[in-house]
Amino acid sequence: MTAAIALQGAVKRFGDFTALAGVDLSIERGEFFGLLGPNGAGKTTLISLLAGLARPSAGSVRVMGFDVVRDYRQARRAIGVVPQELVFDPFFTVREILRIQSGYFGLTRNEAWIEELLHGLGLADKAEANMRTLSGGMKRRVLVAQALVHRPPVIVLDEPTAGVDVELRHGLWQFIQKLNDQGHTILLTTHYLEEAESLCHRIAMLKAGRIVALDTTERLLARFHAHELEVRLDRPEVTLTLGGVAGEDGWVRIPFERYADIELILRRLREAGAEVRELRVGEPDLERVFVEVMRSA
Ligand SMILES: Nc1ncnc2c1ncn2[C@@H]1O[C@H](COP(=O)(O)OP(=O)(O)OP(=O)(O)O)[C@@H](O)[C@H]1O
Repeated sequence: MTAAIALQGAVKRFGDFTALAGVDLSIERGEFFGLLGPNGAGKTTLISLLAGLARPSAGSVRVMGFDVVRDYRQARRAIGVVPQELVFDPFFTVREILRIQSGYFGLTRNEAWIEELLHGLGLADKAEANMRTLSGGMKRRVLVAQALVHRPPVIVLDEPTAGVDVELRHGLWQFIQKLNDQGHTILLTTHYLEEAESLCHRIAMLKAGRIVALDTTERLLARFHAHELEVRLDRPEVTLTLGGVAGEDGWVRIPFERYADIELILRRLREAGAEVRELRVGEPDLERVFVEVMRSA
């Protein structure tokens, strides 16, 4: 089956500057995929290529098999992008915005789906409100509804939860998760790594326009010593020989790969004459993996 998203040698240059330096990436239909990277890594540039807002300088970019340049219209219909920035015409109501957006796609009888979007995103009682009267979080919900108005099989969310409160985030993820369960492919960029960790099955990490890690979330967590044994000792200095890092909080963190290694670490501490005062196991954490990947790439 054709991939939902396929980039081959995708390059994007702005003058002398290379924002994407040859990206190969294939995202299957139905995946919940995370695209991570520090500021300026090229995430938004990659999304702009997918959405047909910018043209690749070299290589190819396809959405549901449609080339974003050659088959622009079909590719555009196959994707819904929730942009990072909140830009609206302030004089329209929420419902008008969604009707106008439907019109762009030639959809004249879209009321039932618009109604479902309004309800699903908690916007029903704001349907007739002017955009300028909505809070930032509410505006963001409208952006999501707008991206979904033509029921695209591929949904791209560019930092959708920046500046959004916990309750709304929760509701938004429930809604997106439901769409994913129904078969929609989701591509998410976020700086909230715990969000990516809990939602995304597979993750790509971008640095300076290149993919520097690409794997299932599970394998990324397992690969980079993501576990840590955290101990408080009477003599913290002894753990340094075990690769421990002393934090300012008095805890020393010792990385390990398998739970069976804990026994070995404790034996070494005992042999070194250090007494364990407190102990806890740090769970695998995507943030640590991210820092490690970015440092070594
Ligand atoms: N139109 C443009 N002209 C020149 N440079 C650009 C343009 N668009 C993006 N860039 C540059 O390309 C690089 C990648 O930007 P991009 O917005 O894709 O990063 P990002 O990974 O989305 O970052 P963030 O996490 O901050 O959103 C940046 O250095 C940016 O300054």
